[in-house]
Amino acid sequence: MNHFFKVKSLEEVKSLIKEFSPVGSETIPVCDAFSRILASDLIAPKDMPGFRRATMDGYAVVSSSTFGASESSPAWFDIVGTILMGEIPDFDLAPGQAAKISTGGMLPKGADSVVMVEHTELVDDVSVEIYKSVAPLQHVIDASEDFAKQDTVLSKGTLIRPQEEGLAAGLGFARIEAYKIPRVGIISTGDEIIPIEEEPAPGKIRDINSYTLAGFIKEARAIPVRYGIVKDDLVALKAAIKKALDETDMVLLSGGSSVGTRDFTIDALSSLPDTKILVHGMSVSPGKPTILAKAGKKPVWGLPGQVVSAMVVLKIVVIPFLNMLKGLAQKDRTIRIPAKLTRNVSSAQGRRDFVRVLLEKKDNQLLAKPVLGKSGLIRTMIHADGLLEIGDHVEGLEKGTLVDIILL
Ligand SMILES: Nc1nc2c(c(=O)[nH]1)N[C@H]1C(S)=C(S)[C@@H](COP(=O)(O)OP(=O)(O)OC[C@H]3O[C@@H](n4cnc5c(N)ncnc54)[C@H](O)[C@@H]3O)O[C@H]1N2
Ligand code: MOO
Repeated sequence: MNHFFKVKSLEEVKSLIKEFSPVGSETIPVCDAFSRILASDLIAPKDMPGFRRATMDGYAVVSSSTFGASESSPAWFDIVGTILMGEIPDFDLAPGQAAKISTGGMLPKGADSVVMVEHTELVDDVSVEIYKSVAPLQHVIDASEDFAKQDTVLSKGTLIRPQEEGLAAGLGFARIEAYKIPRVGIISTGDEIIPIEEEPAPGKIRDINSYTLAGFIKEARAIPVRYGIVKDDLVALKAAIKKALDETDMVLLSGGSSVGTRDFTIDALSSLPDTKILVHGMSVSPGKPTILAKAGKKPVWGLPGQVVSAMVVLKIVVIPFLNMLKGLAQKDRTIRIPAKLTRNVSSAQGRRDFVRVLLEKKDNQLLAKPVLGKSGLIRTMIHADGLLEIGDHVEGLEKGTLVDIILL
């Protein structure tokens, strides 16, 4: 049965993210936390660093005793001790007294700043001259300056970069709660598609989409699971989708998403139990014949077969859904950089266009050169560094326009 497209805008499709929920969570060692998503808030159990700490080598002092000190009129201080690294000083400091301290050392009680050794001159073993005044807390990190006890230092949904991993480690969290890494099933469809190991007979082509889609899924730090190639056969397609749904958190099909007599994706999905078609057609080019279904609680995508269209739809629409499944609070992490368009580009009203562009630097200016060619030509993606998004109500863009490019 053929169903004609009832196109939805890109925003309407993206708004369907709310139909789905993140995968479950698990406890993992903090050393494996890089690139994972935090599944519960991280609360500081103590102040960080927890003590007043020198950031320069020199002398711990009471800052008010240094006021007015200068090259011509140095202030005189009594040296009352040396602070050992990692030890609590066993003396307090009064105005007019100084203690030798190294970077990272703990200031004694009473001291509120450190004078750099370069701004001092040792008079003898017990006295030092100071040539520069210091302000309160100068050259020190205070006890709760990084984070205070009970602060929410990282919120649920945060992407753990090296700095977040370091913070969790610094606070003593040996294990953290992270969302599981979603598994994404990938199925290529079409009687003309053959495995890459085979020599294509006339009319056949090797499977490209399984590889490009898996690459983008890996780039998004999820796990691709390839289910190979399925012929244009309703029964075989249904079986493959069911298996992928049992074993993964989201399924991607490519090919057969249009309205031709051999396009079975919509029929296969419609006949699955507990499955609702949410999208069949999107006002995006390339990528119009996109399908989104909700099978049980899981998203299933029917991506256009054309190699470029499948990649563009994955990058623009599927990745924000994947980010939600991953538990990421910030679903859209698309990086855009400004560049100047090198030629006029036309676009249809009522449709969101994504134009492949090559980026080139000339006279300190980044130029965006449209890469022309059909959506079945993978070379247009090979030569492209980014995508230029043209709004639904824009008829085209003129040469010289400053545009934002989505990096590929
Ligand atoms: N009457 C209409 N026909 C088409 C429309 C339309 O609006 N009305 N839209 C066109 C657009 S746009 C696209 S894109 C394609 C998408 O169609 P399908 O998703 O059904 O994809 P197929 O027909 O199966 O394949 C299209 C093309 O891509 C090749 N392909 C498929 N899978 C792979 C793969 N894994 N690796 C490499 N290449 C693949 C396939 O051989 C075809 O050449 O529909 C238009 N038609
Ligand atoms: O819009 Mo179709 O998705 O290539 O060319």
